[in-house]
Amino acid sequence: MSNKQQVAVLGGGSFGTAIANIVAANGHQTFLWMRDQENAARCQQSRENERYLPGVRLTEGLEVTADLQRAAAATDLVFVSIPSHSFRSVARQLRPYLKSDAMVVSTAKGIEPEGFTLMSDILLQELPEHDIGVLSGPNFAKEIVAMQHTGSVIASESERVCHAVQQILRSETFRVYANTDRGGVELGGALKNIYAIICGMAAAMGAGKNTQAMLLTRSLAEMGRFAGEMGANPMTFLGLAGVGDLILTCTSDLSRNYRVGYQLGQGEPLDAVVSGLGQVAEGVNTLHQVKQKADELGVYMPLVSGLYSILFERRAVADVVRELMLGEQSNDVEYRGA
Ligand SMILES: NC(=O)C1=CN([C@@H]2O[C@H](COP(=O)(O)OP(=O)(O)OC[C@H]3O[C@@H](n4cnc5c(N)ncnc54)[C@H](OP(=O)(O)O)[C@@H]3O)[C@@H](O)[C@H]2O)C=CC1
Ligand SMILES: O=C(CO)COP(=O)(O)O
Repeated sequence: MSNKQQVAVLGGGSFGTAIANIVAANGHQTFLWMRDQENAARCQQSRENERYLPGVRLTEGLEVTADLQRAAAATDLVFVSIPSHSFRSVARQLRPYLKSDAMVVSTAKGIEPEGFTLMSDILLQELPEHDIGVLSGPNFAKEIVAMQHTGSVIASESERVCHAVQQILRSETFRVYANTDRGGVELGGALKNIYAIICGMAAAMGAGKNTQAMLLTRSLAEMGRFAGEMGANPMTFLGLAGVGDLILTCTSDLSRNYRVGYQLGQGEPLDAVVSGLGQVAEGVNTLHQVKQKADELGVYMPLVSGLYSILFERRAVADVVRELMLGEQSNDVEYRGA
């Protein structure tokens, strides 16, 4: 692989813009594709993505375009930063333009409802001849562009993908670790959004640090249990894409999912909270999908069930909390390693 690559980032939201800015700052020829021609022209001209990352200057050399063919045609690596609800349709649009050895990496943290499909599995289905991967970790877009020191994970069975992503993104403020457990890394990123809603809700209701610590720890246990049933390596949850992203998202109001929970905890109705956000919060849909899958597989997920019953079955928070606290006594650590 030569030093300088051609890279496309699909999705002009906050995360796509942040990733494109890093890649361009590393001197790679970089395209940021967004669907709306007018927005693309405005961003390209003003050198700012005013709607999603206001006040952040786009790196010189980064080309913003609404022309997918132009963005993708000669590209070595494509990052797909499209929310899960539209991920497949964009992957499908991309297919005719990719050169045969192009690699494709998802950065989305959600699950497609049909068949409980992970984004990287959508890539395998839609782009079967390409090497694929997943980028995930404790990575607020706003902090990345503010040059906060950040760690992330590239997960792929392909060494070529891991190596390329590590080389293309590495900088003094952005460090990428590799993992072969693609499913585990991807589930970590999707599942933590559910627990961020719970933690935001608890914070709004005055929860103290004891409660926060218990919630975080039991969330991690629940995530690992579910992911283990899905074939992931529970040890992945001790890494950046597991406990790392869980801590980040569950403790900060920079998280949209945490903010959704916080507003719910203040008594606002779910529909109003979600429509007022103006950005994607994947956790609400993920909750539906994980609850259904956990029921199907018989996985014990009391926090997921509790949140689901509050949001969709109109159960009172106090009743759910009481039930969780007085439930059958159980053990602290259930996973004891290989
Ligand atoms: N923001 C963050 O800090 C992080 C986000 N992520 C994940 O990255 C993914 C993207 O999130 P993020 O960038 O924050 O989302 P945003 O809500 O900031 O932006 C979503 C972007 O996707 C575009 N989009 C939506 N549907 C389509 C479509 N059908 N075709 C083309 N473009 C479309 C929107 O375009 P338009 O404006 O035209 O509607 C918008 O540019 C999510 O899964 C999220 O969980 C991961 C790590 C960190
Ligand atoms: O995934 C994220 C940080 O790692 C962003 O979280 P939100 O989608 O909740 O804002």
